[in-house]
Amino acid sequence: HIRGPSPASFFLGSTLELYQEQAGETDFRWQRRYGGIVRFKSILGEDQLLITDAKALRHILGAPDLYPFQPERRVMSGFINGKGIAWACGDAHKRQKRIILPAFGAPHSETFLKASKTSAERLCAKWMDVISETNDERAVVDMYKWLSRATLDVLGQAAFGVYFGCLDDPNHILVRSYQNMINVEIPTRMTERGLEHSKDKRCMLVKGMRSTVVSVAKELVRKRRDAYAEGSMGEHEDVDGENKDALGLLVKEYMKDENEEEILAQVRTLLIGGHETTMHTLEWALLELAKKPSVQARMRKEVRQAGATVRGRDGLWRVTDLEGMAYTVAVVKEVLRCHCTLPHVYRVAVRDDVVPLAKPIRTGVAVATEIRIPEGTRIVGSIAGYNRNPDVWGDDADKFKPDRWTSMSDDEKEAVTVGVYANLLTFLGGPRACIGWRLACIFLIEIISRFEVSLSEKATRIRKEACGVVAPTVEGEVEKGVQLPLVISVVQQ
Ligand code: HEM
Repeated sequence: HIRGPSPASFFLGSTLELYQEQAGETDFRWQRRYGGIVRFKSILGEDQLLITDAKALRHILGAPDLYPFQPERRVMSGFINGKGIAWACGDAHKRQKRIILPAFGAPHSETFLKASKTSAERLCAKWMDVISETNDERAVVDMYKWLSRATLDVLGQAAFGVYFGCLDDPNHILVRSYQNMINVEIPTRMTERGLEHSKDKRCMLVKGMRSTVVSVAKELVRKRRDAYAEGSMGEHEDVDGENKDALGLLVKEYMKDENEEEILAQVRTLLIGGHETTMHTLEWALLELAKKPSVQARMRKEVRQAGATVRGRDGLWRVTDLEGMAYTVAVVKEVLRCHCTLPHVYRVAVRDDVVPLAKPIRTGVAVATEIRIPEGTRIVGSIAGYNRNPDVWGDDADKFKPDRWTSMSDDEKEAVTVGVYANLLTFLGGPRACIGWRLACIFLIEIISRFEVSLSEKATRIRKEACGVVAPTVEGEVEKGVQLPLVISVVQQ
C-alpha cells in the first residue's frame, strides 16, 4: 500500500519521468507528494522503491550484504572501471577497501592540501594568461575543460604521487580520452559478454577510454613497482619511511599476489570515480557562487583574514587553517548538499526485510512506522532527495543557505548520521561510503576561494543533465555536450 505516481506507460512505467528530467527534480516532487518512501513502476510493471527517509537509508546502506548492487548496474560498473573496489561485493570488497583506505585517512590531509594548492595555483596562472590576452580584467572560460584537467592533476599527485601535467597539455591522453565521457549513457540490463562484444557507439566510446586508462594504470604500476624493488622510493616515502599513498599500498599488495586485473581495476576506479565526481562538483560550486556575489564576498573576506594569520605565522597553510574558515567550509557543505553529482544509488533486497522509518508514511488509510521489503525489491536510494529532505534540513531545504551550517546547534550537528561527511549523503554512508571525500573537500575549498566568478550569458541557461553523474549543459546546446562558460577574474590572496 505504499503510495506513488501512476505510471505514464506500461512498458516504461515512470522511468522516463525519473531519469529524463533534470537531475533530482522528480525525486523532490515525489518526496513532497508521497513522503520518504515512494513506490513507482519501472520497466514492464516492476515495482521499485525510491527512498529519501533518513532511517531507512541508514538501515539499507549499513547492510550491503542484504542490499547489494542491482546486478545490471554492477555489470556496467565492471565494464567501465573493471573489477575493483566499486564492483567487488562481500569479503572481496572488505579486503579491497582495507588495502586502500589508509591512503585517504586524516593523516594524508596535508598531502591532499599540497596537491590541491599546486593544481589551484597552476590553474590560477593559466587563467591569468587567458585574462591577459583580453583587453579586460576578466574572461569567459569553459569551466568543464579546465576543471577536468585540474582535477586529473590533483588525483595524480594525491593518489599516485605523480604529476600528470594535464593543465599544461590540453592534448594529454587522459584529457582526450575523458572528453565528454559523461554523455555516454550505456544501455542498462546488458550482460558482461553483451557489453564487451557490442558495437553500440556508446560501448565503443567506453572501450576506447578504458584502454587509455588501462595503459596509464599499467605504466603507473610498473614504475612504482620498479622503484619499490630497487628501494628507491625517493619522494614517495612518507615520514615513517613507509610508502602510503594509494598506489604504494596497491603495489605492495600486488607484489604479494600478482593479481594484475585487480590492481589495474583499482587504479582505474580511483581515476575515473574521483575525476567525474570532483570536477562536476567544482562546476556546480562555481555556478552557485557566480549567482551569489554576496556569498563570494563574505568568503573572500574570511580567506584574506586567514591568509594574514598564516603569513604572520610561518607562511605555510595547513589543513587546520582551512577548517578554521567556518563560512567557507559552510559554503562547501551547502554546495555538496544542493549539488550532489551522484543523485542515486541502486540496490536490491536479497532477502525479505523490515525497514524502520524516521518519519511515518501514509499507506492507504493506515500510517506505517516501518515497511516490509520483499526479497528481490529494487531500491533507488535518492541522495539528491535525502539531501533536501525537509524533515532533516527544515522547511527551507530547497534554498542554498550556507548559514544553516554556522547556526546549527550541537544537538543538530550530532543528529542521525546517515552520511560519512556532515550528515550529507553526497559521499554516501555505511561500509560502501566514498573514500575520497577528504581530498574532494580540500580541493573544493582551494578552488572556490581563489577566483571571482560571475555569470556569462550562456550560464543563465544551464541544465542539470542527469547522465550517470550530474553534469552541466546549456539549454538549446545540449548536443554540444558538457559545458559551463563562466566569467572569471582572479582574486589576489
Ligand atoms: C565530490 C566528489 C565525490 C563525490 C560526490 C563522490 C561520491 C561517491 C559516492 C556517492 C559513492 C558511492 C557509490 C555507490 O556505492 O554506488 C562513492 C564511492 C567511491 N568513491 Fe567517491 N566521490 C567523490 C570523490 C572521490 C574521490 C576524489 C575519490 C578517490 C580519489 C573517490 C573514490 C571512491 C571510491 C573508490 C568509491 C567506492 C567505495 C566503495 O565501494 O567502498 N571518490 N563516491
